[in-house]
Amino acid sequence: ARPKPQNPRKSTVPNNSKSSPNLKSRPGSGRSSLPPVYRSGGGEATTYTRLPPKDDFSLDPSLVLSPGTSGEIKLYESSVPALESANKKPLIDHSDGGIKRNKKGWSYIEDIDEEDEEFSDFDSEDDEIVLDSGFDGSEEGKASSLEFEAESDGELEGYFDGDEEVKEGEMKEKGVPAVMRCFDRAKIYVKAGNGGNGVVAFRREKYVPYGGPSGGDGGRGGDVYVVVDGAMNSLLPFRKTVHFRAGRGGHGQGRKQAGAKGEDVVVMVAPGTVIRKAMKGGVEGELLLELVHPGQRALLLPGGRGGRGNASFKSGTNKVPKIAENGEEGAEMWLDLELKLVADVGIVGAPNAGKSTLLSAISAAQPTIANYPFTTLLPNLGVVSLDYDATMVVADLPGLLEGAHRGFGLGHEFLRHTERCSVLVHVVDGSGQQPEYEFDAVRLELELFSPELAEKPYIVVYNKMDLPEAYERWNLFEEHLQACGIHPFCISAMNRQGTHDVVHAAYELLQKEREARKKPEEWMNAVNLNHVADTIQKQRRSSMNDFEIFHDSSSNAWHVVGAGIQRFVQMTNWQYTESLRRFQHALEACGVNKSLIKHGVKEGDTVIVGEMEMVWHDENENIGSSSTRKQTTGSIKWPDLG
Ligand SMILES: Nc1nc2c(ncn2[C@@H]2O[C@H](COP(=O)(O)OP(=O)(O)OP(=O)(O)O)[C@@H](O)[C@H]2O)c(=O)[nH]1
Ligand SMILES: [Mg+2]
Repeated sequence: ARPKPQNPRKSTVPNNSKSSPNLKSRPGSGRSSLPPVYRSGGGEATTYTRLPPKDDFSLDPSLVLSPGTSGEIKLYESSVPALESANKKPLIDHSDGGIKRNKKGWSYIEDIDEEDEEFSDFDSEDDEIVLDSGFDGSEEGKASSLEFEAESDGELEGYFDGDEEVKEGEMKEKGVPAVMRCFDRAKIYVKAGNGGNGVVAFRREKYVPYGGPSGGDGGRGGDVYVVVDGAMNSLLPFRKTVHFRAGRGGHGQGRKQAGAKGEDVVVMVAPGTVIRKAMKGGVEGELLLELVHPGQRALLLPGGRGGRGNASFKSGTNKVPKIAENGEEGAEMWLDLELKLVADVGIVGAPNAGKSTLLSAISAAQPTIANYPFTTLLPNLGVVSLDYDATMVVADLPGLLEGAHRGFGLGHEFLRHTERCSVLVHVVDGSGQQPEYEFDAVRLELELFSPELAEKPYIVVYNKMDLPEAYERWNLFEEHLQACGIHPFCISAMNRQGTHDVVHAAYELLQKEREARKKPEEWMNAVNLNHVADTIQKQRRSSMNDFEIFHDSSSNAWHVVGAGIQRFVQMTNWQYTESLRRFQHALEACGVNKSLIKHGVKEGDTVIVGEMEMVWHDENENIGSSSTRKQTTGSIKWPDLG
């Protein structure tokens, strides 16, 4: 039972009696140090190696399995050009839609290339700080205060670059300023800490000749939390910081000392943030969390369990176990964050209608007011108090143009924010050429964007009554609306005339809505915020007997897929020969071998479990084996240590 030099793709040792897959290597493919070749005491052919992450090898199975190429995928080689180009991205000043981009940071936008990101996860760690309380003493303490890596070329997905196909005849949409694109959307990567490894150690003490096994367990990896920070009102901070990694658990040590728990990482989000799994292939990811109330705290990803040290493997039959486990890998995920305002009342209307002026008249908010369209890019919030305990949050939203539902003007950007408002205040510019036409056009936009929005109760406010042209057209406008059963208000937001009535009318509508909605809100509070982590934990505890077998006839590869068994592979530390025996036993016991035979596996076929690739060897009839082969049907489950 000792390491041998690597001997790729050859199982030189004649197989013993067991019908079992034997392991072959795929040199150069490992992202961590490759376990060398081992030979078990029983003489089973044994060359181990780890595969690159599934995504990588599934890209090109021919590379992996065709004999001519010797199945090499050198991750570091393939990723070099990608990384280089990523690093060489020019960080120059140039403007985009009026917003200056600068070197320092957050207004620099590039499309994220997820592939690059993932490569850089393990290939270029230079510019990142990862919490790691692992073995490496030099790292300890250093990183403790720096939780997140500073993303030097903070990239973000250009969600609304306006480069969608524009049909002929249609006006090409102008790019939306970067600030708008990113204040309410973000794409981030979260990873829980890996568990620390268990170790093999034996007690050594004077006068204790046979000190027992004393290798301690690894510590748990750090968790990833999401916390609602009431002081945040945008997702802009995520332009700088995209990766959030919790610390890895400390490795176990001698004298049964367990490793320390990895440091947690906390992702702060603004109230009203909706978290989804990242979009894939244009399809919106699964909704994970809606975080509304400041102070809400959700455990998103639980850290990996620490691997057991050899002290934990001691049993009646094996008093000197030379085996320890790797720590379990922490879960990882790409997430799409979206901020939806939690305003009660949204002020909508065409650009330059006086929405911001109205907000500043009725609340203490001081939004920018200017005589040109699209002054407001980000919604402004103001608290309007009518009375001691009667308040409402009012949002002044960016202007709405005809065609907004197709992305004209600030388009969808704006409309999304209205989704959470209970009541809308529709401001019409009385000084415009045809106020009633403007009113109809904006209403139509709302309806086209979402019928749900159009159904929200609203009041209509005719603004700029202090101007003669507006004053003149008021009667016509009022008649036009009354014909549709709407009773508009007329105000001069600038002079604060008539705004009082508007506030009261809006509040009344809001009260009605609040009453009607009471129940759903209670329901929201009852939602288990930790359900994502719970699901992950549940998967982790899934039985090893739950697996499926897929056959890829082109490469003659058998994929054994199952959370339990894959986790087993991941946590197996192939450094120790006993690990191999344990693994073979596990395959036998949980029925993988049997089921492979049933499906017709043949000599020389490839069997893939998790990151492990093996070669199947048929039972050698000459060696009497039937007696030694157990027909186990029992289930192997992970002990519930987590
Ligand atoms: N005379 C007069 N001017 C007004 C009134 N309300 C707003 N304005 C002017 O109209 C212009 C636009 O006002 P804003 O409040 O910035 O309009 P807005 O609807 O927020 O515009 P965007 O944010 O660009 O969509 C400014 O020059 C205001 O001074 C009013 O009641 N009377
Ligand atoms: Mg404005």
